[in-house]
Amino acid sequence: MNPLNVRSEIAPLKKVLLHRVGKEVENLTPDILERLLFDDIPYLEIARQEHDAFAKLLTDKGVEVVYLEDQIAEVVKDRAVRASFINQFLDEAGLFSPGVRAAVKEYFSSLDNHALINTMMAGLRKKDLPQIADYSLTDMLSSNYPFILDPMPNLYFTRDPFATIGSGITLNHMRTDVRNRETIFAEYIFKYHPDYKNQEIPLWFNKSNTSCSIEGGDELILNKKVIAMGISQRTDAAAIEEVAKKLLFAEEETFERILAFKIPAKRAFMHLDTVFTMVDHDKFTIHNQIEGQLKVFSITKGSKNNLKIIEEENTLANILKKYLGLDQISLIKCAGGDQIDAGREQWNDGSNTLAIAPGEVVVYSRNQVTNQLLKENGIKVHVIPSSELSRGRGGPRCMSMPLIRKDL
Ligand SMILES: NC(=O)NCCC[C@H](N)C(=O)O
Repeated sequence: MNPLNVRSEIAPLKKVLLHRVGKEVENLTPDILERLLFDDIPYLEIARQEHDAFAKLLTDKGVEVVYLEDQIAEVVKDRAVRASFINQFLDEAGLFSPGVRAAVKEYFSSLDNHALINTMMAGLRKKDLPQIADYSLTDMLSSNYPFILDPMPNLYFTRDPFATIGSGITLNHMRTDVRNRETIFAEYIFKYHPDYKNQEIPLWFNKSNTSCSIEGGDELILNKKVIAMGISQRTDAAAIEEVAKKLLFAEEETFERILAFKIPAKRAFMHLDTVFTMVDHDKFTIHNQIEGQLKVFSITKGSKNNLKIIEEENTLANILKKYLGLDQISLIKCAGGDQIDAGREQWNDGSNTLAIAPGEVVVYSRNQVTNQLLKENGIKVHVIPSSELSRGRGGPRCMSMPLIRKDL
């Protein structure tokens, strides 16, 4: 069986990748919050309880939950792979000072595989390696910055560093250096994990060959033929063209069209899935502030190896009806479009739902106005606690990467 299969946003979810929030969030301080893309510091103990509730809900619904940290710990059991993984990780962390690098490697060699991965994710404080000052004058004079390796607090948003499309993935180049190291985990898992290593997973986008950016929150699979992608604060139009050139021409794939949605490039709307998700065959959540400003481009195969790109001159509802073959669709506005409630609930990911089956979604408890509206629209709503997880600015869709969904 194919180890990856995602051809829908809403088809019954079978297998999903999560990361249980870890010590990385305890390495956040006010000085580095903004650069690390957080707006506040989650309380780890509660964040973990909330995350465990999310995972339990999924397993209770029959979804196989696998954890990023376990998958990569399995990969680094091979000593040669472990060594090359550590080298690439340190390169991408910009750790080139020979003395410090040697000390970090020595420290890493004393850790078992799970401890190694947890440390890489959590970040390494200077005071964890007191002997470093002995190595060189440069190292001794380095700044007061407290970390040798920055924490990676965004890892629990497994949606973004790679994204499953069909039986392949986009291995993403993230907009910020802060999140770019996250993609190394996916790179090694799909190359070396026993579930994937003999499978030749197609890469619809490869971060190594390009400088343009794309993040998984901008990749939505509307059905087996149509994909929606956000041109956003995080994803470049050029990256979408790169995906289109591979995916639409792949003989073994079903996809025929990419609808590129140009959304405003601002933090609150960082990815398309913060303002628009699919909740049923004919129902979507939307934040009303994007509707008026939205431009939609349709990308299909053109002649020879070229793409055909046209700007759609219609409302979003009509564009979706046309390409999804529907007579009617509902756009369910975040908090009904009320200026204050919608502003607050979109900020806390009210539009960011994870569908686990058609018409059945996981949402954050705090977005009560939107959740009520979803119910009134006939959607089955599974609520998870959300006081701490939401401080990272991502919701249930951002916190999950589907690996297998049933075909509809
Ligand atoms: N798909 C998503 O919208 N993911 C949420 C990512 C939040 C994270 N703090 C970030 O700014 O990248």
